[in-house]
Amino acid sequence: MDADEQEIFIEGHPCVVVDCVEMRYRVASSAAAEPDTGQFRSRFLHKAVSKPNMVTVRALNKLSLVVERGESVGIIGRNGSGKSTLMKIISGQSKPTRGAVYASSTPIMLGVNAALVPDLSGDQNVILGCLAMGMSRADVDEKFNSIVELSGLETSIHLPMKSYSSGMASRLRFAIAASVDPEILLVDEALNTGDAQFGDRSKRRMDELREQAGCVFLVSHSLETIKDMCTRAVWLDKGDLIMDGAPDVAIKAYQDFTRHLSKGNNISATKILDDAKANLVATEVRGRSSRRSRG
Ligand SMILES: Nc1ncnc2c1ncn2[C@@H]1O[C@H](COP(=O)(O)OP(=O)(O)OP(=O)(O)O)[C@@H](O)[C@H]1O
Repeated sequence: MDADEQEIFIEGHPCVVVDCVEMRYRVASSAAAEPDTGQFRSRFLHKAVSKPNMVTVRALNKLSLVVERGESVGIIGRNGSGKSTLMKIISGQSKPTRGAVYASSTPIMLGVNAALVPDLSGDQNVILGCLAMGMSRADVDEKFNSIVELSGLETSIHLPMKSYSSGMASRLRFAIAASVDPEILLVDEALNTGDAQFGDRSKRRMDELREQAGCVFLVSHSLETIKDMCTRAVWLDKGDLIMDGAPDVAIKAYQDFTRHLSKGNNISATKILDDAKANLVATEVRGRSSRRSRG
């Protein structure tokens, strides 16, 4: 540690600790692997067509966060900045390439957690999904009617799930996931594909869950929603943590950044990004304790 670094030990009751998480995806690219030059043109062309050029997408770069009980964390950033990737890692749906996530209980992602079976009917999937989330059979029986009601599927609940539209399927998943009262709640608004009527109903249930939860992560492109609902905002860009702090401060910086970008002022936009990064108090998790050090 440098002499001018400042260490802040985090006291309290963390719900979620994200420890130096990195996520890389290996994907096939249709771009040629090497430049197409002179006499080797046909050989390279053959190579590009016959063998996929594998590239690495850096979705998250060494990200650490400590989220305390009572916090509601909004995740903001441009498309492709790593927001959904972070949520999937926290919920346990994706395994990070490096690093780890520690949570005081199983985080529940609204809408996608339940692993359902397309050949089974909606009501059979309600039972399956609830049992998979750790409910007892008695709990399932007690909550069954309210889940079916929240899904709004009415008689379609008896049809096989493979016959559902994607909106109907996501309503069922939401209703199942929302039937538990999670301590750690994850909401990715990009997954909210229900119609207006379901939107109202799901928002009401989401509000209830948020009030009861120990901590909440919310991904939204609506900055107003983040301002209204969150006590803390995390700004991601190209997989990097840019800012972590009060929602109004982070949102203002992010809005300034996107305003400059949309006007084509890339240099001033980059300066805003660099300034924000320079002021970041990075979290570092060491051994059994977590601390923030100013680098
Ligand atoms: N399954 C995957 N395979 C390969 N690359 C992926 C995969 N999922 C995400 N990515 C890449 O990881 C990066 C981050 O994606 P992510 O979905 O986390 O962004 P996001 O901030 O949630 O974006 P948006 O606001 O558009 O929903 C992007 O470059 C994306 O292309």
